[in-house]
Amino acid sequence: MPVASSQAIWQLLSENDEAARHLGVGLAQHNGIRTRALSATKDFQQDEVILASDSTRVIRAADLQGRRFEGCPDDACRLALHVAERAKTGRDSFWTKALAAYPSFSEFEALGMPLAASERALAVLNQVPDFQALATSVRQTRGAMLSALESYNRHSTTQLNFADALWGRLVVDSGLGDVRCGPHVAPVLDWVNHSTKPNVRYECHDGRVTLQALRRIRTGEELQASYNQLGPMANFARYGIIEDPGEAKPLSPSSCTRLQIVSLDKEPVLRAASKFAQIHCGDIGARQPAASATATASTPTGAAPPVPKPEPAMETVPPKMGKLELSIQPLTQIPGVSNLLFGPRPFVPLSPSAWDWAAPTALAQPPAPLLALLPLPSLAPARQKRTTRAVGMRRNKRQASRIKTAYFEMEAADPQVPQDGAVDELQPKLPADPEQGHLVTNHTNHNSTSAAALRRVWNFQVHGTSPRLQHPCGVLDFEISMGKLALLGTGHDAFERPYEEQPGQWTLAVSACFGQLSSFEERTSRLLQQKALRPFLVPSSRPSLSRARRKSAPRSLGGLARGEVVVKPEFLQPSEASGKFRDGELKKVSLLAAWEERCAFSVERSEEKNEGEHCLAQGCVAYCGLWQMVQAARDDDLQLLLNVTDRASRLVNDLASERISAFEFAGKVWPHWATFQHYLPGGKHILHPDTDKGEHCMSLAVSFSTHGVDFTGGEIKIYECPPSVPDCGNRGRSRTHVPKEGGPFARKLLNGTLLPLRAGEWLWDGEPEAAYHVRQLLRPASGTAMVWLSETVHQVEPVQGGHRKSLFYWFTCKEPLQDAAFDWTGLAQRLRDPTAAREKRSGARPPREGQANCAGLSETWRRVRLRGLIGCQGGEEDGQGWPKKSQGPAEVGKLLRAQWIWHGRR
Ligand SMILES: C[S@@+](CC[C@H](N)C(=O)[O-])C[C@H]1O[C@@H](n2cnc3c(N)ncnc32)[C@H](O)[C@@H]1O
Ligand SMILES: O=C(O)CCC(=O)C(=O)O
Ligand SMILES: [Fe+2]
Repeated sequence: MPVASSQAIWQLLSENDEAARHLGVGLAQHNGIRTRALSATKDFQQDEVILASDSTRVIRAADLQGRRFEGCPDDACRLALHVAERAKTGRDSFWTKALAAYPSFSEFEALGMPLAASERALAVLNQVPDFQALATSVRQTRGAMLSALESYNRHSTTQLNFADALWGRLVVDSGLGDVRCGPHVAPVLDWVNHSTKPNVRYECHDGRVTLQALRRIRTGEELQASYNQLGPMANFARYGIIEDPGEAKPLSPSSCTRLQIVSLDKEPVLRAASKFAQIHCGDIGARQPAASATATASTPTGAAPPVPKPEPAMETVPPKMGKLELSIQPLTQIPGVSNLLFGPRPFVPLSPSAWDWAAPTALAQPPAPLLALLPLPSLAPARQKRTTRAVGMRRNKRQASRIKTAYFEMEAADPQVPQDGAVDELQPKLPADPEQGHLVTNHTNHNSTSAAALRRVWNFQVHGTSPRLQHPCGVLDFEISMGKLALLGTGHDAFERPYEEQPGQWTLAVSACFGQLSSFEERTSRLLQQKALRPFLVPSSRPSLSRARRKSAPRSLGGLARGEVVVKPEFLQPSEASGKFRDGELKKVSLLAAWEERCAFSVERSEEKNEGEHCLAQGCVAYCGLWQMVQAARDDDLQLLLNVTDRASRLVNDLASERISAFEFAGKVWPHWATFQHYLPGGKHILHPDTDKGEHCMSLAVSFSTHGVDFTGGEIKIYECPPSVPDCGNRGRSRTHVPKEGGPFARKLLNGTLLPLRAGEWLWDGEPEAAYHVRQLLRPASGTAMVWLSETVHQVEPVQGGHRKSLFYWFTCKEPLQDAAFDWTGLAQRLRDPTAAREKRSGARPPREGQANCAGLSETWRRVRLRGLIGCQGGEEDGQGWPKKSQGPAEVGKLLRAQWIWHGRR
């Protein structure tokens, strides 16, 4: 616990605050959890004010404004990002010290805070009925923080990573701002522990918070407040607190049994959940878990207790194929379905009587064209063999670590109708060799007498399937993604929940429990025949797997496929590669390479991009984002950036095709973001795809330096997916790492080989780098462009010597995500504006913009003319013709600083 840093803050406080002198800080035990606590260092009378908030020492959500917070759905998220931002950039001694006094991320983790739990722990909790909601809510919060962070990083010069943002959220959620009154963060007031028998209470008047004694408190007593009345489960979920059950409903027996097993787990949140069960399970929970009971009983005096065999934490089990059971029945009603949902998010509930799939109104105006839809065979009698396409399985982000189904193929075979009696035969059999991860069935021999509407039997191939949800039916649920069409429904809450996903992510789902396949098929076919949907149905051009096999080579679709790279050697004209841009932009970027001082906001210090202590300390890769490039650019730099962007857009659009499988491809991609990256020795980029942000579909790198001439090392490795993750690199997949301590760890490959893992090693989709095969090694050369699908897993090898420079573009599949920075209207204006050009040449400063002039400026134009922006706000000069830093919002100050340097060094 950060008691030492708490004491520092304490000192700071008590220098200014009389009341703080009467409080002490130390450690207390609550139900086995050791945590920091506040105590009284004098006696307090009932109702006496113990501490009052000082407005300068409170961060209120209401005060947080700015585009960078716009991705946040709520105040807690805004506060979290702001707290993380302050912790990273703060020079202010009070807040720097105060934030350092909150627990660090690993301390939160050690306290068993669910929000800090590992993915593995969440997966375990997700299997415990009473803790499923907790696991879902943690994933939801993290998901929300992740997307808010993405937006934050686009609009802020301070760049935060996910750990920063999550830490901020932990500070906010474990604090009590919203419990006291409106959402805020307040050091010290945030540090009172919880008790169902409190001795203090918070009072909140006019935004000022006081801590008051509920009764007489004696010197040395711990101060304890009652956080809220939400009950033990809610308090555990939010604070990791184990509260006495009181009136609370006991946990279900199945939760209790499952939680006993994890009592020895090294994951604090699992231990805490197990402890929670001990208190909340009555008889079942009161029994000591078998393992620990043995450990205690059999320990001879003086001998070391037997060390429980640690779970092979990182060993993942191949999908539970043994449980796969897919029931296909002839036309019947869908039993047990009480609520069928269909449509874009938010789903439009239809009553069972509306099952004729009348297109709900919500679908009349879909947000984007429907894409790559599965052309199911029609219900008309089909004599000839027809093949449907392979269907890409969309992964649900929150379910990322669980859904493994990748593709399956449906093939219409002989027009036979399965009979009731044939149901068993229709159950796909597991492959003899699970290594292949295939499930193959072939049923063509059913006599058809009735149910004439169904005229085909499908062959299925399921690659690497695992249950999507633990369903009450106990059988496999699986889902078929059909572009943007969704047929969902069980009426079962647990099943529906995962579909509250990304906008536009519609999923068609079926399970033996609710949507028997034939019925599902019929409904789908009928649906697809609706005229209203026709305009949105784009026949898939994915190659059928079986056709591909028959013809021994897949039909060429044009465009890039995952793992392929197109290299264009003379993408830049010689003058661009070595001329102005080099003198202009490159020189500036080189100047930025004097890291700390000059481009402090753009230097990456993560392990992701830096090798070794030295690089981690100073940052060996500078990322100069699009805005920075634009702001610092001279007219000719801008012209060049504009030309290159335009050329890059045309090239990637020529190469884009439906073979993009990470996101839906609507026939066009748009530039979403670009950075100029400068790698010094030790700079690298770990194995990754580029599908993590902004629905990236295509990636393009333009080199401004040559391997073997300007730098050594720094090759780009292009990978193939490992057999266990055939759609690696698709969105929704997760990156984790092997624990830094413990082990040894190993990953069992599908063929049974044990692959040793390094402590701390990154895993993508649960697989270490060694499970990925290198398909190509690219050596960048100046002027060359390289294009690949963003879902292609790649890596930049550590640079050994020299300077590696590349301009990198990410293209998105979604037009609304095109970054405003690529609206070049303002730039084009500036480039055409001879007055500005003259002023530049004569060294005169651009004129200050008046309010009226500013109103008409495009966002890009505003940013380019930063002085104009500040001028618009009527700022004062600092004596050298530049606006005073204190005037603009903080980020403007930072931009200004960056611009100062860039201009100043010319
Ligand atoms: C508002 S903070 C209290 C100050 C906290 N002890 C600290 O060091 O920052 C809430 C956090 O304190 C811990 N905590 C508070 N009351 C607790 C209790 N009764 N039992 C266990 N942990 C408690 C939990 O980790 C919780 O998330
Ligand atoms: O610098 C490069 O060539 C590749 C960079 C990259 O892959 C990335 O930033 O995503
Ligand atoms: Fe990349």
